[in-house]
Amino acid sequence: TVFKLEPFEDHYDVGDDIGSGHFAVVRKCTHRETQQTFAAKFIRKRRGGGRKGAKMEEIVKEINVLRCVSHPNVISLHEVYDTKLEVILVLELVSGGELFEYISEREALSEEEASAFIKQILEGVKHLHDNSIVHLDLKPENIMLLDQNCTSIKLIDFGLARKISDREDMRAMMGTAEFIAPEVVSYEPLSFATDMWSIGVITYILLSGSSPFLGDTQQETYHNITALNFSFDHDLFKNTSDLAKDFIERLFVKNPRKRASVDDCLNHPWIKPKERRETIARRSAMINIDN
Ligand SMILES: Cc1ccnnc1
Repeated sequence: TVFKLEPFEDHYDVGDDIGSGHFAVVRKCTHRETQQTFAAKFIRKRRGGGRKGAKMEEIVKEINVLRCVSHPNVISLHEVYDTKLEVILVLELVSGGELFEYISEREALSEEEASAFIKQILEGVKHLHDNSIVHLDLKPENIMLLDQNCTSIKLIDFGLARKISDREDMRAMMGTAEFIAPEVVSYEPLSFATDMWSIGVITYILLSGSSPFLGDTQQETYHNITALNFSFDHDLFKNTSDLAKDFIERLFVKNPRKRASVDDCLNHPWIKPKERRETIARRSAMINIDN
C-alpha cells in the first residue's frame, strides 16, 4: 500500500464537512491541478498508548478492503495520504446525502422505490460477499445517494468491514474435526449472514418508517433481536404486499445458516425485475404468429 507522504494541502483545497465517522471527519475537497472533487476522510491516528484515534492496523484494514472492491454501488478509493497525525483517504465524492435523510423527509417509501433501493444495496453487498468481505455496519447512515435528484446509492463506510479469512483458517482454528463439539462447529462469529440481517432491518425501515427491534434501552433492543420480537404493525404495513413481508421474514431468521443469502434475496420475486407487460405481450404475439 503506497501512501503519499507529502502534505495533503499541497495538492488539495479542503472544503466543507460532509460527514463524520469513528475518529474521522469527511470533507469535500478539490484537487488543485485537475479541479476534480473528492471526499477526503481524515482519520486521526492513535498516538502513543492513548485511546483516542484509530489503530493503524484498523486503518490499513479499511484501506485494503476498499482496494479490493470496485462496483457502481460501492464507494471507490482514489488515493491515500499518510501524515504524522492522521491518514487521509481520498474517496469518490457522493453528494446526494444519506439514505437516512431521504427516508426521514418522507413518512415511508413506495414499494417500488424501496425495492429499487434494496436491489442496489444487494448488488453492492453481493460484490463484497463475492470478494469474501463482510461489511458488518450496514445502516441507512452508511448508504448515500449519488446526487439529490436520482435514486442511485453507494455504500460508503467500511470502518468495520473485514475480509472473512477463508474456511481453511476457520478449520485450522478448530483443531481436529472428530472431537469438536457441535456448538464450536456451528459457531460463526462472522459471516455474510450478519449483513443479510441488517438488510432486513433496512428494508423494514424503508417500508414503514419505523425500526423493527428498537427498544427504549439498548438492552431492550438486544432482547427484541434475540427473541425475534418484531411484528408488521397493521397501521404501518396496511399497504405493504405479502411479497415484501416475505422478503423481510426470510432475513429475520435466527439461525444464520437458514437466513437468506444475498443471491437468495436477488432472486426473491419482490426484487427480481418485474417482467414488463410489453415483454409478455410481445412473447404472446410471437407465439400467435407461430401457431
Ligand atoms: C460522506 C461521504 C463519504 C464518501 N464519499 N462522499 C461522501
